Amino acid sequence: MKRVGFVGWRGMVGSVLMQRMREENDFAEIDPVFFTTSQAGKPGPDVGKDVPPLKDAKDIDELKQMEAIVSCQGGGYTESVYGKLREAGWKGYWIDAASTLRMDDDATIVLDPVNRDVITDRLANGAKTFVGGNCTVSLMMMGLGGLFQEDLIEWISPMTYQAASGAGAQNMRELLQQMGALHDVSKDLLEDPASGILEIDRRVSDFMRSPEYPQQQWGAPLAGSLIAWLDCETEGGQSKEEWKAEVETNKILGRSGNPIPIDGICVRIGAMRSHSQALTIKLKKDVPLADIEGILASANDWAKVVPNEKEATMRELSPAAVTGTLDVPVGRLRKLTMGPEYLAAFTVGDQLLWGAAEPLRRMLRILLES
Ligand SMILES: NC(=O)C1=CN([C@@H]2O[C@H](COP(=O)(O)OP(=O)(O)OC[C@H]3O[C@@H](n4cnc5c(N)ncnc54)[C@H](OP(=O)(O)O)[C@@H]3O)[C@@H](O)[C@H]2O)C=CC1
Ligand SMILES: N[C@@H](CC(=O)OP(=O)(O)O)C(=O)O
Repeated sequence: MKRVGFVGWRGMVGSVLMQRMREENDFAEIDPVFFTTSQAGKPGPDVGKDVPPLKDAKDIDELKQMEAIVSCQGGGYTESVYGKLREAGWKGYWIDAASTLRMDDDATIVLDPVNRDVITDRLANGAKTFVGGNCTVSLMMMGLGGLFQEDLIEWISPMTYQAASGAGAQNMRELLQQMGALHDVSKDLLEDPASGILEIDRRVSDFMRSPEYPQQQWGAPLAGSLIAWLDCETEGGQSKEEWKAEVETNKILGRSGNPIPIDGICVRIGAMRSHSQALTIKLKKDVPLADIEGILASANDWAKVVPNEKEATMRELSPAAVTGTLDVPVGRLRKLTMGPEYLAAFTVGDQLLWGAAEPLRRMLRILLES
């Protein structure tokens, strides 16, 4: 397989994918063709080799020439193009970051350090559609990979602390604008050592509730506050982000019956691009903590156990420490007072790397090597 089309490569997820592919020299293995919905005819990106001018991402005949297509363009694009392409008889591999096709029977959710066996099996059965998982789900599974592998989990309740990047580039910008505006409004008081903290707090709080606070993208204050709802509502009162945890995890694991229950509350916080989650895990049996640490650390090359100590936690278990790396630290590991089967854990991961681009890059690699 040589001819690989890329759609959405200049967006946020797509740019991270391009960066990782350049770092890993992936372009040496393929003849890449770059598509766009808005810049057809312009020169393609610099990937270390000649590439043709950008092609129209809505042109089914051009797309049909590809042996594989990687899309980071978003769900709207997938909805408008994927069906037409298949109806036109295209039999190539479709690799997608958007959630649109994830739960389709024909689609496999890819996270190969966790479900390489499922991917191999699906490929052997002729599967052609591979979709990256929801970022929170993928990051939780990378961190807890060992416990899934050993089938030690009875249920999980994740409470998430999700970064701005999950909502897109404009939202990241607005988070910073909110931060700047909060500083601007309190600057004179902050510079005066004699000013009272309650006065500063009152001014900031009044400002956050005022129409001057920038919140066009978020619809609510995020900097200095949080938003306890992500994505749309579902009938049962779950947010759609919360709904994804159980259905996607079990699909990734290839479990058709007897799903592992996974449910919690998803919250947006003012981090830039790394998601965190606090996990309450009910184990199937009482496993000693040292064994759990060993199982987690040895499951894959990226899960890193952080000792449950204050200094190590502050240094290693935060979005500030993790962003831009492929590491998925897991810490705050301890048995909860509810009993020896109840485990607490806290994990952090870059939402644009393992949460979005990296599983797609690795799926392409698997195809190239198979
Ligand atoms: N953001 C995330 O964390 C995650 C996103 N996803 C999926 O990936 C999809 C894409 O997300 P994301 O990367 O955030 O989307 P972006 O909004 O950053 O990019 C999407 C497209 O917008 C077009 N675009 C228009 N103006 C610009 C500009 N100034 N700079 C760059 N691109 C521009 C580009 O298409 P064109 O060249 O055709 O104009 C680009 O491919 C999501 O819809 C979602 O389905 C999945 C997991 C996580
Ligand atoms: N919903 C995620 C980002 C995302 O794109 O998720 P999904 O790929 O499941 O639509 C967030 O806001 O953090």
